[in-house]
Amino acid sequence: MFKVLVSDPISDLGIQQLVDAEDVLVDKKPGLSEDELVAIIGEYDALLVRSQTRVTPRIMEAGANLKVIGRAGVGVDNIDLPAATQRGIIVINAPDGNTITTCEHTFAMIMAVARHIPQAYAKTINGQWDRKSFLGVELRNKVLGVLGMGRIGSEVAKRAKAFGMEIMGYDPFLTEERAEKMGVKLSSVEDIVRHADFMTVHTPLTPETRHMIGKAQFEIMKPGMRIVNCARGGIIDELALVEAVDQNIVAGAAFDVFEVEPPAEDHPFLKHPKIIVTPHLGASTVEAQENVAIDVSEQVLHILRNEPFSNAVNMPPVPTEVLNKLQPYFSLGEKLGSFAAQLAEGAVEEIVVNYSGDLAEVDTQSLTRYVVKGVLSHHLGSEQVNVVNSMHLAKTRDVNIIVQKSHTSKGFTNRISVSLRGKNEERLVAGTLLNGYGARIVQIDKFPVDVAPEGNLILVSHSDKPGIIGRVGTLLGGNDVNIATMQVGRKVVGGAAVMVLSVDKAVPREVLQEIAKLPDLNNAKEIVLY
Ligand SMILES: NC(=O)C1=CN([C@@H]2O[C@H](COP(=O)(O)OP(=O)(O)OC[C@H]3O[C@@H](n4cnc5c(N)ncnc54)[C@H](O)[C@@H]3O)[C@@H](O)[C@H]2O)C=CC1
Ligand SMILES: O=C(O)CCC(=O)C(=O)O
Repeated sequence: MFKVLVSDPISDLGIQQLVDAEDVLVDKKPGLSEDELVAIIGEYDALLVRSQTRVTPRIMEAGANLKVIGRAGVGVDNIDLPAATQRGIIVINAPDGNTITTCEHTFAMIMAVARHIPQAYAKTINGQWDRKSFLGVELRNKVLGVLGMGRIGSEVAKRAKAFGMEIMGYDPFLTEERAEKMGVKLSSVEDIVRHADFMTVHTPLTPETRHMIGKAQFEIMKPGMRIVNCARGGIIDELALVEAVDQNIVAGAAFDVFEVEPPAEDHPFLKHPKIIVTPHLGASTVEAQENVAIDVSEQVLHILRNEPFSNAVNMPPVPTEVLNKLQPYFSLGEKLGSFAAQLAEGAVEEIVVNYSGDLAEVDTQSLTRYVVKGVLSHHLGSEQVNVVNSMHLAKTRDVNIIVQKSHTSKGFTNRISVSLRGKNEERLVAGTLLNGYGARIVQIDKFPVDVAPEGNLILVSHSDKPGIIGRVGTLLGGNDVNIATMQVGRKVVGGAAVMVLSVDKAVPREVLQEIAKLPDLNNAKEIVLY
């Protein structure tokens, strides 16, 4: 008999199939503290949570029988994924069940902020018949900027069209063809900030999306913008937003999520007359809660019964014989994917992975999953993408994956190259495992290099002229950035070249911008590899 613990309020109807299963016993105990969970988790095979329970390494350590943690929802930021992976506990989520509900909440927020509904309601029930203070705006003919055109963002765009809005969309995986099909104008973040009347964010919170709308964006923002965040707190810089509202750059904002939840009593949003809030209600409908509970219960049953399952967000076990051959390459493959994703500027349409030398003889399917994981994680967030779902996620985003094998490996015993093709560019990174030296990056675009793929790297494209290395070094030194190693790659003397510097800490954006402005330099980019 399998024992399942449900530790958050999860729809009864949604978990009915678990309750009805003859080989499963379900205990519902919402609201337990970490200590209480640690005390009882040892007897359970599965744990079902929503977003309240924080599933910590302590809980997993105590969960000696725990095989699966099911999250009835999308974001798994309340579950310690590395700890689960380390313990071989499968974590699954329900990515589709609350899409429409969250999209509809976003629309409720857009309408509420356009027409001041919460503020007007508060005054009216206080006995004030105030018809002057709440002049709103129509949605018709307004421009809506959607940052993050995944499941929820795409549904928001669809509905906005019905309101007669024009839609500008940005997503690293949004190609011109897909945008055109959806009737969305493919735009950059800057275009949206400068031209939209309303803006809504639907990305995960990743190092890249954290504060993607901050002081710099508010400075160039179209005055009168209205902003909605029903995704994750922290995508929009909260303090910079308050400043922008007070300076009349932003006419109103609606937030369902906060950088810290619940927000502190003195959080500046809470008493601000132009900012409306809800307590993370995006997914809170009867239908969504049923859907996510049904989806997650179904997969938990499959996992407990050792049947094929879907929606795993962490690492599955890899068969030993495959593991032995390929394990040394997994980390290199993922880093090459991540490096290439950080190099590419536009939407990625195709990932071409070429295995050569020793690797041409091996079944590299599981390795390709790591490469694709590396590419996608950069944009989708490492907590959402894993080797189980990376190929599927690529497919749902129309990213084509081509695997090639060749026996010639440019002098290396093994070589992996990853090319990312988009509409107007192709970027390539290649690497190898050198016996006794570990992983190395051996080619960036057309340039041969020899770089360890780890930590903070700066990639500088420049002309091969005297003095450049010195100028870059002086600038970094002046900004207290220590250079650990440096490599220059060029094809011909005096031609185009790349310089790869590994540095001891993250480089501030302003410093990269200063480097890019140096004479004979074309571009400077930070690449971070963990
Ligand atoms: N308020 C709530 O209760 C709920 C919040 N959410 C949150 O909403 C967000 C979106 O969820 P889904 O649409 O289901 O996820 P999704 O994974 O389908 O879409 C996210 C999209 O963001 C894009 N993205 C990543 N980095 C980006 C960047 N720098 N700029 C622009 N786009 C970027 C990705 O390419 C992807 O297409 C997630 O953070 C999720 O946790 C989801 C459900 C309920
Ligand atoms: O369970 C909830 O209400 C939170 C939903 C959410 O934020 C998600 O699914 O990412």
